[in-house]
Amino acid sequence: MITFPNAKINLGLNIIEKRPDGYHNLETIFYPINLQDALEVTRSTNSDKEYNLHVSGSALDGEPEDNLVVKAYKLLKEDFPQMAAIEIHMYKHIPAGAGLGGGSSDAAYMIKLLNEKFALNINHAKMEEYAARLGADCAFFIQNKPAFATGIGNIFEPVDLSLKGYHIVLVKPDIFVSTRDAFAAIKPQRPAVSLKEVIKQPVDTWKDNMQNDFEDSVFLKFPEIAAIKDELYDLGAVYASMSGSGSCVYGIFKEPIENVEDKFCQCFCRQRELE
Ligand SMILES: C[C@@](CO)(OP(=O)(O)O)[C@H](O)COP(=O)(O)OP(=O)(O)OC[C@H]1O[C@@H](n2ccc(N)nc2=O)[C@H](O)[C@@H]1O
Ligand SMILES: Nc1ncnc2c1ncn2[C@@H]1O[C@H](COP(=O)(O)OP(=O)(O)O)[C@@H](O)[C@H]1O
Repeated sequence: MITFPNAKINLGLNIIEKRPDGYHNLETIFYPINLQDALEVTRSTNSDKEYNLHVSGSALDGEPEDNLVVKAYKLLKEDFPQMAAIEIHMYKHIPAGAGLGGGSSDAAYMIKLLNEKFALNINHAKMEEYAARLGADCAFFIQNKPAFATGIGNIFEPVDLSLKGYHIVLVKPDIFVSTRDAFAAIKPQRPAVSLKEVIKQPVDTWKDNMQNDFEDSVFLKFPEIAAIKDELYDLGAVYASMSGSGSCVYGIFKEPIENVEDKFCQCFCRQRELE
């Protein structure tokens, strides 16, 4: 059985307050985009091991045990020991550490895939509970629909928003931004206008009303990331922003951009029509 975990972007990201546990409450809109990994699970013919992980595509750091798909399998195995030994084949296309939620999506799709393959009969709410135990934003990918997220990015409310027909350009330079450091550099503040209101307005008004609070400090440290955002606006983006804590920057366009991958040839760059 094969499935295709997709990425997300953040439309606006407001860091609201620091919590006593050190984490931050935030507000953002998560929007799914059609940039995908591939994830296949087959039954193992040799069941000496509970699982084997085979990763191809872009390289991932860490041991198989660190991979979120393995963590998802182990989590479900605690409650569903009847699951047989498996081979996991993963093709990584979504860049890691980009703010595109690739690892979180793999984890959520693994839960959905195992549920179906082994007929575990887990409902959506329960799958969201499992996903949330693997990472704050993982549960978003169970429903995978545009959502207003609050809390630490783990409480979701569906929003009526479609960017169908727009084109998105994603550019990720080879720069690592530490999420922890990015949070530490921010002075939390509640925005004057809620993102829920901003996204009801036309996309070409977003530029003046919606921002990612990580940008100021990340752009100061890495001017190359700021330059990518400027370039996307120069190419005619109606809205451009860094996603999550970076380092991927996206631009939303009314028309496709010709040869855009050549323009950003030093970076991971992909263009998609939004659905
Ligand atoms: C800010 C978002 C928004 O989408 O960024 P991206 O991951 O998409 O870039 C996410 O919520 C990020 O979640 P995630 O990437 O899972 O962060 P974690 O690994 O859980 O946390 C890394 C570190 O960031 C800080 N942290 C994280 C989330 C949060 N709401 N408040 C925090 O202060 C903590 O110091 C934590 O130790
Ligand atoms: N299947 C996976 N895909 C990508 N990253 C993974 C995966 N499993 C674990 N990770 C770890 O999660 C982190 C990146 O998470 P990811 O969700 O891709 O990025 P981001 O938090 O920037 O959106 C990396 O530290 C990576 O080592």
